[in-house]
Amino acid sequence: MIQCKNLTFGYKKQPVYDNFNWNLTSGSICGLLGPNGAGKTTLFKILTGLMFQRGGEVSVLGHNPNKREENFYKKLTYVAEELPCPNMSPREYASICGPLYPNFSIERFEELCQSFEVNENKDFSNYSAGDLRKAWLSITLSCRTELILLDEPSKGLDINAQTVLRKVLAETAADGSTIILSTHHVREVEGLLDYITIIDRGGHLRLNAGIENLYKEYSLIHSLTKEQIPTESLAYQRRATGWTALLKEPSNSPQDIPLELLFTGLCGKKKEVSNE
Ligand SMILES: Nc1ncnc2c1ncn2[C@@H]1O[C@H](COP(=O)(O)OP(=O)(O)OP(=O)(O)O)[C@@H](O)[C@H]1O
Repeated sequence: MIQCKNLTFGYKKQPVYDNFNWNLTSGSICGLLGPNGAGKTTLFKILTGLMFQRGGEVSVLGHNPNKREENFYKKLTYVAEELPCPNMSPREYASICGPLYPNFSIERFEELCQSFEVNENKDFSNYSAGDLRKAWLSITLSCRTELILLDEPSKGLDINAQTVLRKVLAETAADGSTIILSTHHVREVEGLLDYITIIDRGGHLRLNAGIENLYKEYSLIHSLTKEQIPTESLAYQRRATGWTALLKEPSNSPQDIPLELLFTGLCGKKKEVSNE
């Protein structure tokens, strides 16, 4: 679905990717996780053909994004972190641009606006930041493209809207789209993802795996006292029953590895996961 081979990219004085290799072959909701400045937005811009890499090859749905082919853009939609405000309402925008996508459904658009409780007839410029994101998410998800890229989709959403977002993303994936969403708020996507890519600062790929396979490389030990936490553990967290530690060792049987422990273990500056 997506291949980056020796991808190299940098802004003027800021290298971001240096021979970055990434393959995404499966997954219906993939989390692109990484700390601030790791390069998630930059990667989305390269994958969508908005920016060109300096070196290496990128393939998305069998297309070279640099070619910006019409057929490519029928298969892909993208909600950027920074959202535009065209001079019209989301309904007008959806009526004009939606039909460019073969699977667009105006009924689904209306349903999504209802789920998010957003009025689709207001001018874009009159929305609050959260409602603006809900409007763009409703437009984008109703296009039902093969691939949907969402940069920080929960940014500015209140708790209720975050719950709705999780529900509609699961529905969209069940309907056949592959979704890649970026975030550094790992707790918000726990339980939603079936694939996870973690990129650290400097564009280093720390993990690229299906959630169901994590236990083959990582394991947890529970109910420890603080003194019992093994020194080789990657991260640890206080739980009601004592401390839980994450180890880079295969588990004997399937285990649910909490994303926050994994994220801290692979990218954190400290090993302890805060419960705040
Ligand atoms: N237009 C730009 N000009 C120069 N440097 C930039 C520009 N955009 C991003 N950068 C730098 O490139 C690096 C990667 O930025 P990017 O926005 O891709 O990271 P990110 O993982 O999306 O971060 P965040 O989680 O904060 O959104 C950062 O060091 C950032 O400062």
